[in-house]
Amino acid sequence: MLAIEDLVTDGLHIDRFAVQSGETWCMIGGLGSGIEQFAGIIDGEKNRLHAATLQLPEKIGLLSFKRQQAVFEDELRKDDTDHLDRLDPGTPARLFLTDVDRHRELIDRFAMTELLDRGYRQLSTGQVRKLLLLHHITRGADLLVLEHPYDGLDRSSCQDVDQVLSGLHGQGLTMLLLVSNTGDIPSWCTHLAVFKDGRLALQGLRSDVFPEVVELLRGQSSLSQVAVDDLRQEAQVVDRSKADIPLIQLRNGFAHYGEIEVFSGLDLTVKQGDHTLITGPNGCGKSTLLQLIIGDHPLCYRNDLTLFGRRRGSGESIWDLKQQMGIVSADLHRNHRVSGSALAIIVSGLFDSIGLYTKPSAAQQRLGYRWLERLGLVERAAVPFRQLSFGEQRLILLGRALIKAPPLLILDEPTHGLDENHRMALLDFLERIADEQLATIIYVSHRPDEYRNFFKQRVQFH
Ligand SMILES: Nc1ncnc2c1ncn2[C@@H]1O[C@H](COP(=O)(O)OP(=O)(O)OP(=O)(O)O)[C@@H](O)[C@H]1O
Repeated sequence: MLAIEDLVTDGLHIDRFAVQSGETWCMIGGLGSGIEQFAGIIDGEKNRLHAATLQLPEKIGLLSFKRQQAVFEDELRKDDTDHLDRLDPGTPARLFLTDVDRHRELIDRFAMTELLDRGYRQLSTGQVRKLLLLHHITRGADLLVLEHPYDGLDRSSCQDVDQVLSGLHGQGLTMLLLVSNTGDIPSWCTHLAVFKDGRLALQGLRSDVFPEVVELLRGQSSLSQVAVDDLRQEAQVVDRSKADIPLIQLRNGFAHYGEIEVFSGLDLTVKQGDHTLITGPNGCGKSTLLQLIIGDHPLCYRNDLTLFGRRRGSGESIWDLKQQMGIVSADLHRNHRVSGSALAIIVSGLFDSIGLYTKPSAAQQRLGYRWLERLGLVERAAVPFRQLSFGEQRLILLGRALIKAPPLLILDEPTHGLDENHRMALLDFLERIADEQLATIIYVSHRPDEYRNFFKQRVQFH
């Protein structure tokens, strides 16, 4: 089915790896382990690749971040908004699927039936992930390769996906799951493999190798070493006299898309230090709420919304507001289609631009380097952002949000695509920011192990 021997490429070396028909492999690896290069090989990237044997099956269904970004960019190219009297919603979801009638039950199971006539751009992050997964399953493949299949999905969707994949395994479908969190290893996988330091460090039958897997994946992330003393010096001076003025006050908040209501009657007050966790199922309106707050949603002016003591729509400049917010979201990530280097993207956070269009001062460059150091990515400083792996890009965007040490951090599923070590290091780091009162944090996540005690309030959507 799949055979690799003596493979050498940038950042990955595999002596021997083979998958037999009907096997299901869960392959685990963190940032810089080589797992993303492996996904690239499956995707047909042959750059500077040498292999004694490289046999891949004809029909591969590959769900990867890179492919997902390619779909998004394809949708942008097809955007016809300029010629319509409304926003172009994008390709209807049903056109991504093969033989909808035959797969009704499956589509229903993924709670996607009612979304089939929505355009691609009208879907939430989790809904897009489910659609692309359905795309590959309904199309049929000899080998299904799924990169981080559970990322971005709510708990019940994770269970549904897990049961569906387990069922496909029962029917004899060969699968490779590429994950970076040990908690994402499904119970039904027959085989496990671990990538570490650019090599396939361990592989074998699940029952034989499982205990070694956890041990092998234990690691350190440089993010955890960031000195809070450093940050304290960099943090924007918080005006204590304004401590009682809420950073965010939304009264009777609402959002809708045309006739479709997302939420209404939502009250939210966030004062300094009110670190807020936002949770709820896919498509319930978490990102929409954050878009209202950061000014990326057209209804932000029609809502009774006050930010940093100023009512939205009262002549305030969005740039003054953005200067006080550090933002990471899927939307920001996919819209980073710019040519700048990793360093330039970090530094662009000081200017709130997507890409860097102003020559930074020497001090700003130095600060950018410091953030690269803190993220453990200093060697990647000159690499174009788009050539970094998805997880590295995420870390760079975190650096971009943090570089100006803003009073308000808005993080919408910031750990999407990160491995366990980096996820936990980021949460430790945020916890210290919270303890030291360096910023107020608003955080969206589907992962219960990220619901730390420093969150003072929780907005739970249903
Ligand atoms: N431009 C749009 N037009 C129409 N509907 C939209 C649009 N954008 C989002 N929606 C719908 O609004 C709802 C809320 O979307 P939102 O992205 O806020 O959900 P979410 O809670 O962040 O989901 P996820 O957990 O999947 O990220 C979803 O049902 C989505 O399909």
